[in-house]
Amino acid sequence: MTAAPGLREVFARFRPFLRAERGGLLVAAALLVLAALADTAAIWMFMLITDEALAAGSLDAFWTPGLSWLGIAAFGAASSFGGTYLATRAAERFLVRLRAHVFAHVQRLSPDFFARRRTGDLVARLSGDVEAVERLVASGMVETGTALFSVVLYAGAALYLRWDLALLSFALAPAFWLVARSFSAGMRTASREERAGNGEIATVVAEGLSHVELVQAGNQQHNQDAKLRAASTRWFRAKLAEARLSALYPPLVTMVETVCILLVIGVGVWEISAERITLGGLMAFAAYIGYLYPPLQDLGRITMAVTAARAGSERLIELLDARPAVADAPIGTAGLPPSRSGRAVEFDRVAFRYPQATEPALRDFRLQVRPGEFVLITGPSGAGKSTLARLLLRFYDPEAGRVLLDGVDLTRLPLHAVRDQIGLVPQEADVLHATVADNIAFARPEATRAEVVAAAREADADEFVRALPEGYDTMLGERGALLSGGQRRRIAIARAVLRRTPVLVLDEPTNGLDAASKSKVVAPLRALARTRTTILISHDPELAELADRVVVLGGEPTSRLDAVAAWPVRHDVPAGRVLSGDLSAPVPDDAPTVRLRRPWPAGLTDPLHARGRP
Ligand SMILES: Nc1ncnc2c1ncn2[C@@H]1O[C@H](COP(=O)(O)OP(=O)(O)OP(=O)(O)O)[C@@H](O)[C@H]1O
Repeated sequence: MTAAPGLREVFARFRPFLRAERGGLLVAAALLVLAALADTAAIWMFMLITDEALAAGSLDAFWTPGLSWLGIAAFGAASSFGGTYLATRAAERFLVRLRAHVFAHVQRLSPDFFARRRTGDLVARLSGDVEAVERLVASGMVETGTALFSVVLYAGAALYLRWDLALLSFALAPAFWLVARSFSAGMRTASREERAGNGEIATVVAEGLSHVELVQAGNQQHNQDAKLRAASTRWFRAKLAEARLSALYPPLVTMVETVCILLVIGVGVWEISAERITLGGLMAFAAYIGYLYPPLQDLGRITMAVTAARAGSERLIELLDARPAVADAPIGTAGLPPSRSGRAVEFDRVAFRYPQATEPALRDFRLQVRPGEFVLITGPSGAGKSTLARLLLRFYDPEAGRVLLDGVDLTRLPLHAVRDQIGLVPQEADVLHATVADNIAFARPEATRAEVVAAAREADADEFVRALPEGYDTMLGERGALLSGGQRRRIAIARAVLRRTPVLVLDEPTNGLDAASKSKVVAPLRALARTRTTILISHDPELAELADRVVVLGGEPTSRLDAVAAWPVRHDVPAGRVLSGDLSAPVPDDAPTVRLRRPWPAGLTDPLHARGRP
């Protein structure tokens, strides 16, 4: 593990989130200072009452300092309340702002980042670690400032009363510092462990809950229990280490404190006998020294809290340092003019390798899809079909080459404009814990009920949705437990339809469905494809009849050629033209060519003809 960031780095990193709270924090600090001043004045009144009223037995001498004390106490209480409230408000607002920022940042990272992370750990970072940073940067700062001021104030008052006695008691002050210092290294290790253990627990729980069927079907409950026990044991040990240090610290400090007070009283008794100090003076002096210890203790405790918080900020900074795989175009960059009939999609000599992958997923890939065309992309598993969809949505940028929409390089368009153009039905049809209507309207929450129903009709989902207990208002569980696989896909298609994007990308929409469910998913695609460019990724040869063109994406040349040769013959493709996605490779003489349902679009190079084939 890398060294925890220095305090300076942590503050520099998170100070911007505090900027808006500066006013509130300053007022809070001023009020807390006033509260400390009121305490100092109250002790002074106590001294006056002791010496002038108590020692002299004079009731007359009691009223003025007595009433002043009451006024000062009320003022101090109000200041303390206001200061604490404002400081807490500022700290919590900082927390809300920071969490929103981290979440927004994480949401912009590429899917690859999440493929390598554990959701539970990310959740822990967004909750516990954000709070740890708040304790360090916001409340920690106010507490430190107030504690420091109180120390100076009470020490000043003690010095003013009797400088020699005060210096004697201060001689023991470094002992507090030594105690705090000796604890902080142990605290740092324990806190790191505790934060990591916390992330591990969240991970095990999140994974267990989201894969409950897998766990139960494989009888793996005991293994999951064991994982949680192991994570909990790690966390428990770290927490105990933290608790030991936290519990040992106050008694040690109390011991140092007791030695100090006894020293003061011992010397004080001698001073009184020599009439160099009054009883009231000695009691006030002892009170100042007594008041000095809590803020000193606070400072020690804050040192430990700061150490603990650094472990959290380390994990948060790591998260914030992760960069999105794609950079958005500058603000103000124009999008594309509206389109009614779909957009042209082009992959121009695209090469792409996933971060940290050794082999490229695509090499010199070329494909032109004209507006309104329906292209089926097929090919062996791992050939890079889904990668095409990810590049088109700009989850990643190609290493070489360009992806274009209506001839415009995606990198020259604002990211949101690119994604506004493309409706994606992913392989795993996500269903959210929400009503059917909200699930369909996820990407267009402002859609009216009529629009939602119309989209569901187009996706052939309306009938089964109406049959659900509460129709469109039926709550779906997070994983859509109420729905069959085919129904989930149709909800996902309705979601894409509702967006009315000029390009629709469907990734394996019929995967794992039986013939009846499949026909239900396929039926709406025919109509949908009429008004937009449709890219259908599938292993399913039956879908070929829907398409204007079939593109076979190959891995190695042999498998590509095998696929090109075998696929249409074996599956008796009724229409469309089979060609290789990798157009730079030579096209074999015996590559099957089938009749196009529509003539080859004017203005587009027919790659087979371009290579001199009939
Ligand atoms: N996040 C990733 N990191 C590294 N490599 C990846 C990642 N995602 C995919 N790959 C690799 O990239 C290649 C292409 O993957 P892709 O998902 O595009 O294949 P596919 O043709 O859609 O396969 P399938 O038909 O099985 O869905 C594969 O070799 C895969 O292992």
